[in-house]
Amino acid sequence: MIGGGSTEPEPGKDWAAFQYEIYLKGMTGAVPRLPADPSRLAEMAAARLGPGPVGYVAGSAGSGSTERANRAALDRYRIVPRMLRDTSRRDLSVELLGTRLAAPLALAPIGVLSIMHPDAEAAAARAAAAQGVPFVLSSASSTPMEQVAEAMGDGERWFQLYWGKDREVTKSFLDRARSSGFTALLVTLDTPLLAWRPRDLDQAYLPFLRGVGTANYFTDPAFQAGLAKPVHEDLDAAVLHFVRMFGDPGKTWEDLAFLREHWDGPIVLKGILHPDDARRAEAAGMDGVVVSNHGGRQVAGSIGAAEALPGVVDAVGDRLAVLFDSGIRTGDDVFKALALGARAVLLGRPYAYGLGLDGQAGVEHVIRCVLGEFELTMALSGHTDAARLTRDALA
Ligand SMILES: Cc1cc2nc3c(=O)[nH]c(=O)nc-3n(C[C@H](O)[C@H](O)[C@H](O)COP(=O)(O)O)c2cc1C
Ligand SMILES: O=C(O)C(=O)c1ccccc1
Repeated sequence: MIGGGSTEPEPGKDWAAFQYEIYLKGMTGAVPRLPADPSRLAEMAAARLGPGPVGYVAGSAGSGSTERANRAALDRYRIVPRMLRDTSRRDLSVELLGTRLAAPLALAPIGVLSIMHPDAEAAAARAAAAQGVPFVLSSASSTPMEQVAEAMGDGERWFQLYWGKDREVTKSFLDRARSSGFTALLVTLDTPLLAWRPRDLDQAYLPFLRGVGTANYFTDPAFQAGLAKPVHEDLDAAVLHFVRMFGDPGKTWEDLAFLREHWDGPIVLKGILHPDDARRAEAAGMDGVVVSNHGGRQVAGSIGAAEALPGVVDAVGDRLAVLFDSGIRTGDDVFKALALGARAVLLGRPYAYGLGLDGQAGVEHVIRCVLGEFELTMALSGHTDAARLTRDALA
């Protein structure tokens, strides 16, 4: 492959070869269906998809200050490229939560994906499996977890838990997730309540009030047990029950013992921004944390996620898996997060746009763009091993 490294088998996949695939296809007149630039991808999604769905995905909390802080925090760090270090062989794989990942990336849990594309989570999950990256399925998916698992074959899958008020529903979700082959549990702590989101308020647009994103709940025996009538006989009552039990602002650190007791695989707390909270996660027997502010969708005026990353890594990074999301758009963003000590990153909105514009193929395109650029960023700045990036690589 031209510029893609040696002709001997590479350790892992040759992500960087994607650029030449695009150029070579172009020689036969084929123009890529989707842009490689994440801003253009977002613009194209905004132009093609309806205002409600686009506002929901693109929007964030308050005036958008946290979303801007996420970008500013990543932009503030700069890569200092080093030369003549033999980068002909690159290894993007990382060890994480007891498995080896082909690349330091997973698809973030995004609920209600059917507002983007009718094939929704199944298409996104298939894309992840095809590219060899884990898919994190949201509790609030539009497709029941069993169906998504089936669509993925043996692709690596993690389950994101919205930890609601009903213990029986939580236990049932954990049982179902385990039997469907989900190996790790990500527990999202930053969304016990839905935040103030002006863009959705101004359109009065909230997908789950229309019964979108409730599939795991509506198919759940423990959830159904709390209803007077079957879901299909009284949809409004089912939605109301969902809204009432979905979040629980009353939870405290002590409650984690319940999850530890009912899930024997790795548990990762998503939404950690303070080093002391990371230490508490460790004390509670957790296996990892995701440094994240939910893509700026929860607390407006919050610290940019990348500002919080070094402190959390210093606190627990040698004992817990530290993952990162919020603002990752490009390969150099992935590089910076890893150099700051994250073991891997979660990709959010960009894959939702890829899905909305071109289904499974669109998601695969987005994954390949980010990882292609990441591999080139590593090589061009003098690094060969994704697992060994350190802060020295940054100014
Ligand atoms: C439309 C949308 C829905 C989301 N739904 C969930 C969810 O169900 N569970 C969850 O833990 N995080 C959810 N998130 C947050 C993402 O997992 C992730 O933290 C965030 O998108 C990362 O920021 P980024 O989009 O700027 O990359 C959602 C984000 C978006 C944009
Ligand atoms: O919109 C979100 O950010 C989110 O996390 C969510 C919450 C409930 C249902 C679907 C998505």
